[in-house]
Amino acid sequence: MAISDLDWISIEGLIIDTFIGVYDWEQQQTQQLRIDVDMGWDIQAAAKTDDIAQAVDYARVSEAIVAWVTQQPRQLIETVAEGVAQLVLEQFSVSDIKVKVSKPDAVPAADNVAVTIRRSRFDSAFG
Ligand SMILES: Nc1nc2c(c(=O)[nH]1)N=C([C@H](O)[C@@H](O)CO)CN2
Repeated sequence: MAISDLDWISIEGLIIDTFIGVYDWEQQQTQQLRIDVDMGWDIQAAAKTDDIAQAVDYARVSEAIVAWVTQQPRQLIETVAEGVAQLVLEQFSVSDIKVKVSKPDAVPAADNVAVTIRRSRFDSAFG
């Protein structure tokens, strides 16, 4: 299916406090990350059956992301974005994913800093 034909399930503004950053002080105190995820998934079977088993359960995905992000300190928001993408592709069988990881308090003069990636299970090791 072409990416433009996909349906999308989104998790927007998932706030996670975790140890993140390249400086020593950032490994001593947690900071806030905001994660936005768009998952490519054909929703027609779920809509037709009204059955959560046919859907991507956004509550379970959110729990898995929080658990993975808080499981150990990391330095770069790039590492978080790639890890979240691979986790969701591997555990939830979605075909495509877009992940944005924001660190809103990182640069005081900026509203936000973020990385955004798009990955497909067809070009990942888990395909
Ligand atoms: N491309 C990136 N640049 C920077 C990162 C990052 O994760 N990716 N992180 C930092 C520091 O941890 C910064 O957030 C401290 O304010 C600097 N640059």
